[in-house]
Amino acid sequence: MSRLVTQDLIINVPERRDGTALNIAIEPGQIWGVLGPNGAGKTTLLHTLAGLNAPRSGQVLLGGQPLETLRRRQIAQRLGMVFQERLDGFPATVLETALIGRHPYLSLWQMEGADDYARAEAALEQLDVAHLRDRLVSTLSGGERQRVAVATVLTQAPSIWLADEPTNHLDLHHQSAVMALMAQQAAQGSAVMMCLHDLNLAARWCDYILLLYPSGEACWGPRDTMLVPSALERLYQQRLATVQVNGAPVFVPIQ
Ligand SMILES: Nc1ncnc2c1ncn2[C@@H]1O[C@H](COP(=O)(O)OP(=O)(O)OP(=O)(O)O)[C@@H](O)[C@H]1O
Repeated sequence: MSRLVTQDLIINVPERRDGTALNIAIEPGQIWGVLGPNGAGKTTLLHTLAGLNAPRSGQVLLGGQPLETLRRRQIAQRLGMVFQERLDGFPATVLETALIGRHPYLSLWQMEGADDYARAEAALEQLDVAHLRDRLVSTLSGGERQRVAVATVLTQAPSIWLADEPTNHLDLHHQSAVMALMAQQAAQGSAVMMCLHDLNLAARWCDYILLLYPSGEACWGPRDTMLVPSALERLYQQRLATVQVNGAPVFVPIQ
């Protein structure tokens, strides 16, 4: 199992001053939530952790090795990313899309084998999209497409999950199912970091929270020390009421 560590990391948000250098360690078994208003740099952070964006300064270590010293394929065998936006490059079915999750493990012209198909089909089943396996992804609804994206990363079986708003487009039942899947992955030893707009999902499912401010300022720590109403009101510039439901805080925006 891998850990993901940042050392004095400054993400490169254009035209923003450096802000807080990030020194965090995302350990196997942990679930991290990244919270912040629109434009705070959450996606930029996840892309930097995945090696898709270069940091402005500092570095990211995957399993103790700087990301820039690893080949893309080595990274993809350990780290999977659920993107916020996806562009359909060429027409592909749901099953073909899930099988892309196996590509980091196949050589250039190697065809997927029975084990690869079994993993993809099990992932589609778990995300409740197996009945759509032969449909073109371009014909799916937003929520169905989101579940296929999560199923593709599940097929990839990474030990580090980076998920950019993984509950985007999902109805309440499937939001819970995807968060339960993240918890299951963490319980099996993966490390999970996800950007969330829903404070209540963060309060219910995340162990650690990173608050990212539009200024580049950031703070992080165990959930209960971070999800403090005054800090969240400053983060979102929004008044909040807090109630307790089933032992977890529920935050409601108020006028
Ligand atoms: N290529 C680019 N050129 C200029 N500005 C960019 C570019 N990419 C991102 N930005 C800016 O960087 C800032 C951070 O963007 P980012 O997508 O990381 O924010 P976010 O916190 O994920 O926002 P959201 O909650 O809206 O998804 C935004 O102000 C965005 O406009």
